[in-house]
Order: sequence, then structure tokens, then C-alpha cells
Amino acid sequence: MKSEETVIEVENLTKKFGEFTAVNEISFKTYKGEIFGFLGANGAGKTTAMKMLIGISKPTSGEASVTGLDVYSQPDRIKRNIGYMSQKFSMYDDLTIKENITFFGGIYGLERKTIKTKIQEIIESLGLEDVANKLVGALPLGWKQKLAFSVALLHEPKIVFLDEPTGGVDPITRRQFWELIYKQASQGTTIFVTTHYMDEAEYCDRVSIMVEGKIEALDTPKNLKKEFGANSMDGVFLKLARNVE
Ligand SMILES: Nc1ncnc2c1ncn2[C@@H]1O[C@H](COP(=O)(O)OP(=O)(O)OP(=O)(O)O)[C@@H](O)[C@H]1O
Repeated sequence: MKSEETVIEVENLTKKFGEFTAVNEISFKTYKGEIFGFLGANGAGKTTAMKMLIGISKPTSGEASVTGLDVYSQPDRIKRNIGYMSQKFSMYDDLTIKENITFFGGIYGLERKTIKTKIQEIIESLGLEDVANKLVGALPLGWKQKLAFSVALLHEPKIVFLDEPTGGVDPITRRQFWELIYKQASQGTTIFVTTHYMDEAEYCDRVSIMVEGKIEALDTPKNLKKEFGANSMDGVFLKLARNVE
């Protein structure tokens, strides 16, 4: 469910570390219900850009707002209004599935009753009935990631940031994860996702590709392939990123 309602607006956003410019005047918008792929080779500046958008790093210059909130003056409100999930941060291994959901629900300030309902919904939708009282540490990585995605959405944010959410899992599980992403986007949640898997880039509504701090391309996968004369996103990516790899 894409719409014209903007969820992120970025204008000339820049981050310097001393003399080094990690993010160099990037500009883009993302819309309600859009799956926005944020690509780039290692070191291109994706994480640095994302950190500014989720309110944990102050930009050097430029403008950015997320869900209408300004990254300079309202970073704490941004943190409460977004979902975030990274490959590195998962659930607490030594808590059960139910305990993890309860814990994160508490952090998000949800009421006890709402948390109970959410537990039921998540367990049902992910088919985790048989393992709901098992420690998360015992779950396969793919299940953990699906659970982490659901937990990132507990407080029903307008946007969720996914930092390489499917790293290290097999193609079938990755496909299932993307089905969850599609479902969520169709309900109006904006998905901002970084990935190194080019097949996943094909699933995005639009893709931006960063090269050495700049956004060098931004369009639908179909248009990018046309623009760069490539028959896959892999081809597009290689043409753009080849010089710096
Ligand atoms: N705190 C910092 N101080 C100095 N340089 C930094 C800092 N954080 C990142 N950088 C540099 O900024 C550049 C961009 O890094 P960033 O982590 O944003 O890239 P990335 O696109 O997310 O890469 P990856 O895919 O490997 O995560 C790199 O050259 C990195 O070394």
C-alpha cells in the first residue's frame, strides 16, 4: 500500500568524521507503505546514514525528518516512533519467546493487556505455538529473526528500519521473511531495509545505491535495470560499485 504520504524526508544530509565525509549530501524521500531498499558496498555509508535517521547520531549538516520529526531537535521522539531491527541485535537468548515479547512490550510502554494480545497474535501468525515457552536461544536463527521483526513492530510504528535482517539465513527462510515484510508494508508500514542480497533488492519498491557516501542511483528495480543496461540488480550494483570494491 504505497501512498504519497512521506515518512522520511532527507535533504543534503551529511556526516563527517573529522576530515572524512562518510555521508555526502544525500537526498531522498520514502512514502507510507513503501519498501525502500538502502544498498551500498561495505563502507559506503549506509549505517552512518541510518544512525542519523534513527536519532542516535547528529548530522554534520543537511536536513532530515522521520515521521514528521526532526533528527536534530526530536531524536528521542523519533526513537519511540520507529521500529528497528538488525542482524546483530536479536532477542534475549535466555528468555522464552513469551518473556521476550513481554519485556520489549514493557520497554515500548505498552499496557499489560495489549502485550497479552500481541503475544497471542505473534505466536499465532508465526506458528510458534509449540515453542512459545522455550528459550529463544534454542530457536533456529531464521525463527529468531522473524520474531525480532514482529517485536520491532509491537508498538505499531509507521516505519521500521531493518539493518541486514536476513544475514546468515538460508534462501527459503529469507523468502519467508520477505513475505512478512510484504504483509506489513501492505498494511501501510514503511520498510527501510539494508541488504547485501541482490535478490532481495529486486523485492523492494524502490532502491537507492550508495557509493562512497553519495546516493548514485535511486529508482524502482525495473527502471534501474533499464538505466544501467543490466538484467538483474546484481548487474546494476556491480556497474555502480565496481570501482570501489
Ligand atoms: N565513528 C566513526 N568514526 C570514523 N569513521 C567512521 C565512523 N563510523 C563509520 N566510519 C567510516 O565511515 C565509512 C562508512 O561506514 P558505514 O559503517 O556507514 O558503511 P556501511 O555502508 O554501513 O558499510 P557496511 O555494509 O560494512 O556496514 C567507513 O569508511 C567507516 O570506516
